[in-house]
Amino acid sequence: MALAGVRVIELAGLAPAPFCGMILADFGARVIRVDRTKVAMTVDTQARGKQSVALNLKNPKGAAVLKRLCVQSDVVLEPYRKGVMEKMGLGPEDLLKENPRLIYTRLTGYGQSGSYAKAAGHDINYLAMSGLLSMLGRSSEKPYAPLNLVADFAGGGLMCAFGIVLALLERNRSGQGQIIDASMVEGAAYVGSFMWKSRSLGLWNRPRGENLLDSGAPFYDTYRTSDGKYMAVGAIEPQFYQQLIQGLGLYDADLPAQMSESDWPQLRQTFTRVFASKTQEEWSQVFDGTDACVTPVLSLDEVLSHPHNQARGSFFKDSQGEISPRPAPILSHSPAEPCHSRDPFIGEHTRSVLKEYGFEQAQIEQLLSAGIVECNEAKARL
Ligand SMILES: C[C@H](CCC[C@@H](C)[C@H]1CC[C@H]2[C@@H]3[C@H](O)C[C@@H]4C[C@H](O)CC[C@]4(C)[C@H]3C[C@H](O)[C@]12C)C(=O)SCCNC(=O)CCNC(=O)[C@H](O)C(C)(C)COP(=O)(O)OP(=O)(O)OC[C@H]1O[C@@H](n2cnc3c(N)ncnc32)[C@H](O)[C@@H]1OP(=O)(O)O
Repeated sequence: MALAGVRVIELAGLAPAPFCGMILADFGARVIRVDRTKVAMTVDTQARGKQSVALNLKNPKGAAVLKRLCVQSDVVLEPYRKGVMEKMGLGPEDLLKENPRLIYTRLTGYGQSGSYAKAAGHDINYLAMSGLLSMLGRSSEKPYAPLNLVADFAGGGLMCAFGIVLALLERNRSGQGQIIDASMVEGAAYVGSFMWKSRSLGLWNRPRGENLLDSGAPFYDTYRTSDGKYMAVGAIEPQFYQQLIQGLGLYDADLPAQMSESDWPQLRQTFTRVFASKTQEEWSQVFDGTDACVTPVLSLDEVLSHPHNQARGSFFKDSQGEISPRPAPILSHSPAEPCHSRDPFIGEHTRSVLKEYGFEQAQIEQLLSAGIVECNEAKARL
């Protein structure tokens, strides 16, 4: 796999850093998640392919253990508020001094500088600060965040993984590690570059929810079917729009012009009425094999059995029966191989990882009996 041989130490976080770690693991990196001690259950749902070491970083001996792990690793990924790592003597200066090849990755909401750097926040706050949230929502309604997809995952975890891969590439040339300051505000904004750069086209001249791509246009929206499901319509270009009209059994001559914005509400009413006359399955049969850009809105449980997804193996069931998306994109020579076994228990690999990183048996026992590290091998065997 592309990242085989890359060793990553991921400090346990909420959502974006775990996703970043999972991407790296899916593509072959060895990812060791450092969990807190005295915690029974992890909230990391993005733990695929990782190992877990439970370590009390508040104890200087615990911090020393982490330092030792980082000396022998390529990447450390930390998701804490600015200053937390420095307080424990684990800031970039401390770690890069010991391992100048280390890629020290800081994934935060607001970045390492600026007046918000130390403030708590979540996806919705970062999205708001990026400018993008102001554009998301239906006409005459308040802004809506699309789950926590944009800042946490696209602008956060994914962008951070991209930064790590870039830093690894650069290290091949320079031999040097570096610090990555990944801000979710900036990552989200960057993902949304199109919004800024397409303003000159007039794409966003109308109020929120009344533009071409924000559910303003009736030919770029979802419609309820007679069985309470939905179809997604994205028929923008005239030749595709014609196929939509044809599939709906409508006649162009009876309808207003596609791009007549003042007629969009009336056109939407017509589409709404027609879509409500058949089931999702029936509409899929009408539109499958056409270029009308009409697809069923599938639930998370339905994606696995859709023939297209099935043909490509786009989703898979792991050993626990859980459906997940296959890692993307597909690399022809070195595709990702997502781990199919269950996620690690907290501290399941403490003993084995410490041994592998050169700790003597007696040292490990001392750390265990002092409660600086915890091991949950027994739970894993049950
Ligand atoms: C919208 C998303 C978040 C969604 C996540 C949800 C899915 C989950 C959130 C809460 C979960 C529920 C909850 O836990 C209760 C139940 C628990 C049960 O087990 C399961 C069910 C639950 C209902 C559970 C269900 C779900 O899992 C949840 C609902 C996001 O937007 S995530 C993005 C958040 N933002 C960032 O990541 C930006 C960067 N980080 C920060 O700004 C801050 O970390 C943050 C997130 C604001 C948190 O601030 P906090 O004050 O808590 O922490 P920090 O200031 O960063 O300091 C960390 C302290 O922890 C110490 N520490 C760390 N590791 C160790 C260690 N190994 N040993 C010892 N100590 C450690 C560190 O020293 C810091 O200590 P100090 O504060 O003393 O300096």
